[in-house]
Amino acid sequence: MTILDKIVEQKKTEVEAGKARFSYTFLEESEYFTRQPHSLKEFLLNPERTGIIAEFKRKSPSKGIINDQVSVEEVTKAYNASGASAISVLTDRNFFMGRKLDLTRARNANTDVPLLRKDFIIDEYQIIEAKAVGADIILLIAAILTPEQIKAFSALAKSIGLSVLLEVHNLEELQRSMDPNVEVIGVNNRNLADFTVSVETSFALAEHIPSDFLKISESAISNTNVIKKLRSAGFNGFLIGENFMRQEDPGKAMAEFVAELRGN
Ligand SMILES: O=C(O)c1ccccc1NCC(=O)[C@H](O)[C@H](O)COP(=O)(O)O
Repeated sequence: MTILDKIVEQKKTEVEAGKARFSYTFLEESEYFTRQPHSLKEFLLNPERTGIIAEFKRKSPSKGIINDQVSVEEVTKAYNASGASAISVLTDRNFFMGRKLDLTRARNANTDVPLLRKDFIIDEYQIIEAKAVGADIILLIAAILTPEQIKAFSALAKSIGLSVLLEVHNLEELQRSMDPNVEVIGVNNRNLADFTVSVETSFALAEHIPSDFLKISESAISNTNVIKKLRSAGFNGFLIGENFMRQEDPGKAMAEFVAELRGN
């Protein structure tokens, strides 16, 4: 059983517990449910932003504790001030030490930037929940979903105004998952089954992603030269977690990274 299998098993239990505790009606009555979500595509194409999707991640299965000493409000505000095109907040508790409340706290601290609910979505309930806690974007991971689920989940997300980041790791996942309700495709450089990382995964898949999708490169991005090369290969966005979160002050780490990227 891979770590991804274990995460999915845990999610099934978590989703059933969530449904028993909070009904769809309860979620739809959340104060965040009526807000108009920000569009990931618009923010990625805004030249005043950096293309960076900066991630708030305390812990991961591959690295253990990364940083559990920082405040979600302070870090996400600093990411936003440095020009993040979106902010990713892990909401998985068991494997990443995240909480749905982290996303809501990030939302209250930042009204003017899209927030990605970074979790393992296997059920429509989690999409409604994402909007109810203040998210603008959901992640759909092709490795754990059928093409039918991707179609249904992306249609539901679109119907309630949420953007979808569809994540793939290889050509087979890409070819079976592309859907017209998806505007942005992320190539994860981390193999979620065995944790190996290689940015070459992004370069290899870039040419296979049709030009009507925006492209994001995800994971293991730790220097500005890689971003420049990824931009040349057609990538519009770059999801960065550990490189910032590993530092005592992740917001300052992003500010320094962006200054270098902009050539200051
Ligand atoms: O990060 C992990 O160990 C991991 C394990 C199993 C499933 C997902 C996992 N990570 C999710 C991500 O892909 C990253 O959090 C994200 O792309 C940022 O990556 P990084 O910049 O390398 O922290």
